[in-house]
Amino acid sequence: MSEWKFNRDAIGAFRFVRCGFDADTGVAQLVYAFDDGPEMIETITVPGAPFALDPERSAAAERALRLLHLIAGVSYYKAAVPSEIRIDSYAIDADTAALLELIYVNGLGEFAYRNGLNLHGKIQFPVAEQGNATSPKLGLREHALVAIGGGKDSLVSIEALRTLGVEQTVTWIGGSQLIRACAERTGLPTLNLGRALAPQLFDYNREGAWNGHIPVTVLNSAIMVFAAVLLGVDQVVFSNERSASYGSVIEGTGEVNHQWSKGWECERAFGEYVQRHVAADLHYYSLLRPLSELAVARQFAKTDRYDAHFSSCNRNFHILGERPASRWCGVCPKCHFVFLALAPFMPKPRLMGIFGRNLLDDPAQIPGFDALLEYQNHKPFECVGEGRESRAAMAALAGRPEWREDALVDRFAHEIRPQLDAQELGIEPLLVIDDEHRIPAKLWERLRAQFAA
Ligand SMILES: CC(=O)N[C@H]1[C@@H](OP(=O)(O)OP(=O)(O)OC[C@H]2O[C@@H](n3ccc(=O)[nH]c3=O)[C@H](O)[C@@H]2O)O[C@H](CO)[C@@H](O)[C@@H]1O[C@H](C)C(=O)N[C@@H](C)C(=O)N[C@@H](CCC(=O)O)C(=O)O
Ligand SMILES: Nc1ncnc2c1ncn2[C@@H]1O[C@H](COP(=O)(O)OP(=O)(O)OP(=O)(O)O)[C@@H](O)[C@H]1O
Repeated sequence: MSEWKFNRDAIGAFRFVRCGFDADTGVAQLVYAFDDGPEMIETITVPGAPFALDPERSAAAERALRLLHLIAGVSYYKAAVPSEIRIDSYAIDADTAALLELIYVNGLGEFAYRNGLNLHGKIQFPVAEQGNATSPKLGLREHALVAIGGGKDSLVSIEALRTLGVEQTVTWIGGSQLIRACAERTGLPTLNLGRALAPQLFDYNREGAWNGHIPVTVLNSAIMVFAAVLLGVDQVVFSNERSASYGSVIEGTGEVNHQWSKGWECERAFGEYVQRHVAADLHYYSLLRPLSELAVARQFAKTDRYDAHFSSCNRNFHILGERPASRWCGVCPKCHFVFLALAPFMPKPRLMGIFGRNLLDDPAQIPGFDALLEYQNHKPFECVGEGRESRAAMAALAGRPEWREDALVDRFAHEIRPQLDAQELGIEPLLVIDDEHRIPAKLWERLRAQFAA
């Protein structure tokens, strides 16, 4: 075993070795290996131990843990993408295998595209059990664990749930101080779940592993579903908007969606699976699914409570390495998009106060904004709105005296807008509330009224 060296091209199998949870400490271990190489152990820590679980809840916790083990394996599997997948210590049914294949193939879509790999038909989870999934109701109490990511979206959900009077715990994974500050600013109960990746992954990355984006949102979702079972609560709420279901259209390749695991296909498949296989009364849903990015921005602009605390800039969220000097780096696609999406809905001085500068009056940012507009480029691989949303926001600003002379708005008005269909540049049609979502019926009518106001 000490002889084993990582060599992505020589690896034959990825193994789900075992998973376990210690109810006395609240620590779960997710164990993986390549061939007979060293174990890679990821740990998840749920505060509140010791957990005293009745036999039914304990069995549901084990099912949730296995689901988490299977989904979190994507970080390690991707390092070598071997042709065989083995599950050493438990069996899965065809329903489970289908969910995992959906998540691995689509969630690694950007990874595969950037590395020139084709994963279709290559990822097969071994089915070794007859499926008869009908999980029981656990009698979970009415309470929402709401995921917070430090950006505008989750804050919109948290405020909406507060207005609806839904009891909630603001929950995040990992050690981000920025997320903690936003969570504390809500004034609501908070829960910070620990996650430590297996250290070997970083060594393997240096030694030539395949690397790239993974479906992090469904992985965070699986962590929170596991925590919800342990804590006995009936809702796990995310804040994934409608726009996340649309990817970047690449010439010669088709659609590649960076944020596939924030999209509707993933939410529906994962949410239905959790009710069938983990607990019938555990509801996983996104509160913002009916809204476009622009509609979310419009909701966010209604309160300035978080202006000095939030950031959507992903450069804040690295596990290793550098973070930006200020909360908004100002040069990445997320900074560009959030600036543009908020601009039609808030006074200019407020927006400039949040970002500390005017990104739309800086000619150096032209290529970045062109990509958002899908002008001479494709939409960036990032969590940004659809091209038509960026074009509509820019068109709205071109009609506002306080914005129209800024370099990028002026360029849009004179160079890009004349090439576009004027009928497709209105903001209003993009603010329409959709009916495709998994929001519980008892919340939906009041929520719809809130979003419409
Ligand atoms: C912060 C970030 O954008 N990270 C992406 C970046 O990773 P990088 O190497 O620059 O640094 P670290 O994040 O510190 O990660 C170190 C390595 O660890 C591996 N890894 C990390 C987390 C994980 O869950 N699994 C992993 O395997 C990976 O090998 C890293 O190299 O580039 C990576 C490669 O493209 C991305 O995988 C990193 O993305 C993170 C997983 C991440 O958390 N990204 C979110 C900020 C993000 O993109 N969120 C989207 C959600 C989209 C979705 O659900 O698919 C969003 O903003 O909505
Ligand atoms: N570290 C984390 N822990 C728990 N949930 C997270 C974490 N990071 C992101 N999320 C959740 O994942 C989903 C997608 O994240 P995303 O970054 O789009 O949302 P956000 O941070 O609320 O807003 P923005 O789009 O402005 O960055 C959201 O529901 C968010 O709460």
